[in-house]
Amino acid sequence: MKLGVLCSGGDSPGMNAAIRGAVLRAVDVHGFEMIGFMDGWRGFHEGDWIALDRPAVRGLSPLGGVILGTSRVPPFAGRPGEEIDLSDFRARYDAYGLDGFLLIGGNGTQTVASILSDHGVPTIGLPKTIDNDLSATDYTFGFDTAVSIAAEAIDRLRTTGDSHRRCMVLEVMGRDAGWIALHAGMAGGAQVSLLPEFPETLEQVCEWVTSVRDRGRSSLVVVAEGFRLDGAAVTREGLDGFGRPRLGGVAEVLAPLIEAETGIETRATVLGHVQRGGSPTAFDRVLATRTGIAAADAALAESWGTMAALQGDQITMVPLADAVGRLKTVPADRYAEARLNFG
Ligand SMILES: Nc1ncnc2c1ncn2[C@@H]1O[C@H](COP(=O)(O)OP(=O)(O)OP(=O)(O)O)[C@@H](O)[C@H]1O
Ligand SMILES: O=P(O)(O)OC[C@H]1O[C@](O)(CO)[C@@H](O)[C@@H]1O
Ligand SMILES: [Mg+2]
Repeated sequence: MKLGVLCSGGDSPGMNAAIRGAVLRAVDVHGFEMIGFMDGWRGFHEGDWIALDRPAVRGLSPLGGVILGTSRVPPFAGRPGEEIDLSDFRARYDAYGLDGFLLIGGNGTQTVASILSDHGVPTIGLPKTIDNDLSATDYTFGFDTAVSIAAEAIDRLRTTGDSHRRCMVLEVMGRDAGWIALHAGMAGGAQVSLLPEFPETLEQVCEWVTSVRDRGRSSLVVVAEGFRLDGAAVTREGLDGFGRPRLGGVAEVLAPLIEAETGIETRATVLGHVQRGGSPTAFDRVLATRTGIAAADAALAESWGTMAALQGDQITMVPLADAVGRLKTVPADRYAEARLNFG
């Protein structure tokens, strides 16, 4: 069997470990051939690929980023929901002599995996995203690393904020789901965590910040980039590779408003892509490796149209259809649990 692997969407710490896990199992144990396409679908379209064997994946587990590169280049023409013509795609697929795809990516990539699978292209999904917003899986690799980095940032902002009796606002990633803000905020003891799913008013945020000051402390406010202050998300100029508005900058909007409203000196920090960089945590390395192994085993079993999901402590192959179409956002009870201690 010959498998093609590629990464699509933003990178996520653990992608290298997932490729290594898949190669060690598929090539070394099952005797498959594997090739990796460079920069996502660009490599597939342009014939840019490398052979993946044991030497090619040596020492990859602790390595951040991804050796194959990743991109938001579309797999085929046509916007979501439109009728698609896969004839060119199929011709390429056949020319490579592939028997199946392993697609490493988030919600968008798994949607593509599902579409391909529905059109008879044998495909298996490996879920990744630091946002942890994919349905049908408990955690995606990259999330734990991002939370650890964000929690460390909170710890560091806390000491300088306390020294100056300032309110510190930290912006973390999270386009539609606030998992990073929720977990990092809880780990770092933030006084307020603001998530895309649960709009709050400026008045409420300032009430929390003031009550913290009134008991002699300085506030640490974590805000997800997709948080909707008084109903609207803050966007930057331009669009991302998928034509969506680029998010980011809500902390820089929020901080002066808090300062003006409360009279407390306030500073903003946007953590940005630091959250996606560097070596994955041990948890993410293990999750990614097991995801790769499970995907290779699923290819052997020809369980196409499935995704390697973490459910409890087991990696389970679930139908791709269960994973896509609906984001896994933070449920109201998880937010309520944290919100009771805000301020
Ligand atoms: N419904 C769709 N139809 C066709 N192509 C799609 C669809 N959804 C996503 N894609 C393609 O897949 C790429 C990857 O999707 P996306 O940019 O959402 O990343 P992702 O896999 O969700 O990872 P991230 O966590 O970074 O968002 C898109 O840039 C686009 O080219
Ligand atoms: O790398 P880019 O294109 O700036 O993407 C940033 C986006 O990717 C993610 O990290 C993962 O989806 C989001 O949290 C964020 O909005
Ligand atoms: Mg996406």
